[in-house]
Amino acid sequence: MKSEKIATTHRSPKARSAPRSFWHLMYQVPVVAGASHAFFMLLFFMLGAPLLGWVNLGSVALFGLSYLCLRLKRNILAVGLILSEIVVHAALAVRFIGWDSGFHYYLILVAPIVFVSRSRSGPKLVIVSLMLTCYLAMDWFMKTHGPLYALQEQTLSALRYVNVTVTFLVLSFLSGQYYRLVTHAERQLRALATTDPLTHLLNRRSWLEVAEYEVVQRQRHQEPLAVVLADIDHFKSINDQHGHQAGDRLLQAVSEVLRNTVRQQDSVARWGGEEFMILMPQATLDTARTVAERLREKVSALNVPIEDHAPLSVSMTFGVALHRASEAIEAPVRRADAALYQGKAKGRNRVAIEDAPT
Ligand SMILES: Nc1nc2c(ncn2[C@@H]2O[C@H](COP(=O)(O)OP(=O)(O)OP(=O)(O)O)[C@@H](O)[C@H]2O)c(=O)[nH]1
Repeated sequence: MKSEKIATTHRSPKARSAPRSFWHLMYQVPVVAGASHAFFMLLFFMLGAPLLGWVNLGSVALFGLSYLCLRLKRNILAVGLILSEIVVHAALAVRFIGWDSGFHYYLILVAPIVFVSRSRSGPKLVIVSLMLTCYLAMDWFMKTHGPLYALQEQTLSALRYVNVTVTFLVLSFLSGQYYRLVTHAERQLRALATTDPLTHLLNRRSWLEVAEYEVVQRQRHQEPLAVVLADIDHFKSINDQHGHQAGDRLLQAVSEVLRNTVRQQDSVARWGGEEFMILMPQATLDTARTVAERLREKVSALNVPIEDHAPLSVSMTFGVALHRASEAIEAPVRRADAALYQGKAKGRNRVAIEDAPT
């Protein structure tokens, strides 16, 4: 339901926290990998293979170093360290205890990490091809050379299961984080495309989309639909006297009043500079007039603090119109605009209703 999705955006729902960029995602690689190697270090010391324990201690140190590089924004160095660790560790582990230990699976993890990064596709292809070459070379080498340490078959199987499990877990974790990164960026883009950046209200285009949808719905259910166009009075002189920043602050304060006073199903948009449009599904002309009157009072009661001056007050003029059967949304918008014009002409700070149909 396109319009329902858009309609909720002006209430700016809280987004779940998400990694803000690829490099935030990258911070997690040395943490997860370092923790896995710490686990293996303990395991090998306990299994009586201290050499492999030391190898893993070296890995923990390398991942610690790469984390530090990431924090210091030495990103290329960090990635170089991470890739070297993966290759050297896999090669040493496979050479020491054999192909069946499953340590070569970690080379496969490089492909998603490299391809998610923002670097050019040339270097990505080179790195992944190198990893594939290392993988195949290790496989070929171990077919003709036995492991340096012969572990018991049961221990070897247990290690392989652990390695396969860790590989799956790391892949799932990275994919999940990447998914969150992309959906977070998508949400931000959608918000940018549908809302006004200053007030976070809907923009004109997305209000029209919602309104067109509501026209169809209300006609189908034969329910009323009102539109209210509101304009801040003498806004130009506020800008001229107190500056654009004070004007912006005022626009935000007025937007907050509008947003917080209408019902959940109503849609408020910033229509233009100091003009706002409200769509009120299931509202008759009388209801819309009452709501507009309430909005007018609340806006008049505003005291907006600004720098080096007493708080600012403003008033607003409102034009109200009702959608009539089989007309496009532009028609009541035009009548609300005409009513607003009349309200301004009659002295502002009032709610003006469209002319009755002839
Ligand atoms: N601060 C600020 N001012 C804006 C923005 N958009 C438009 N304006 C200003 O809004 C003012 C609108 O002025 P007018 O159209 O003359 O309207 P008004 O002064 O409110 O007069 P009436 O509507 O007749 O009461 C102009 O000075 C615009 O520069 C904005 O985003 N921020």
